[in-house]
Amino acid sequence: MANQEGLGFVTRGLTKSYGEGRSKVHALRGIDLSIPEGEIVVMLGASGSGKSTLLNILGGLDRPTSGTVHFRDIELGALSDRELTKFRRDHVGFVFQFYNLMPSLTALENVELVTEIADNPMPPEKALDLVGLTKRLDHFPSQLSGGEQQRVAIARAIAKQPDVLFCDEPTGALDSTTGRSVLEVLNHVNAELGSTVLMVTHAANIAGMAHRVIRLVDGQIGEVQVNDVRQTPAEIDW
Ligand SMILES: Nc1ncnc2c1ncn2[C@@H]1O[C@H](COP(=O)(O)OP(=O)(O)OP(=O)(O)O)[C@@H](O)[C@H]1O
Repeated sequence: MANQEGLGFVTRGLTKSYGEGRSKVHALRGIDLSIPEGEIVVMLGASGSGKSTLLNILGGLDRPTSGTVHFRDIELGALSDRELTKFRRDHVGFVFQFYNLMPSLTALENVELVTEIADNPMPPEKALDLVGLTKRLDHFPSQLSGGEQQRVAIARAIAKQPDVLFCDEPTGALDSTTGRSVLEVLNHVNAELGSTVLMVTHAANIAGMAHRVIRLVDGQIGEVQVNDVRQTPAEIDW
């Protein structure tokens, strides 16, 4: 069954277990969630509560043990591995805590790695412009600050114009000023491209900039909060 108009992800009864027998871990224990398109969604929760597991399943990097995930009219569980790879290529971008850039390539070349194989990419220069790095195109990662490297990683993720941008602790390795500039970029990408931004973080203060905040407790949804008034990254207390 396709999702209602305007809904990006819908999950029903999602569970994920790792291992067997006495060492079995129930990472997700029945997640029912609806995520509208175009929102910034922040996922909070204690260490081990299942945030990364949920993000990886929504992003098609991993499969649930039971339950369903729809993205629009696509049921991810019905896709073969090959189709799941295509789903990731066509619809999602990923940004991780440690930027995973190719050290031997410049900022521009790191972004080109993606634009060369994407169906409908923006020019790599535009992606780097959107993250404020027009003057750093020819720099190698070792010549860039942590925040700048993360912005290259974001440029790489958005260059293929994904419907959803998944970010796992995108500011985890950054000081507050640099972290804030990365959040500004994510805000900008959400506003300019309309991409849904799904962000996992330990930093509860970041929740202020989200449209929607999902709190995970021990593999279950503890609370979903919708923010009528959102903070700008500049207003967030660190
Ligand atoms: N590949 C795996 N094999 C076994 N257990 C795993 C695996 N991945 C995650 N887990 C377990 O599943 C639970 C949820 O992990 P997950 O990484 O999703 O939590 P998290 O909320 O993202 O934690 P953190 O904030 O520390 O990154 C944890 O108990 C973790 O130890």
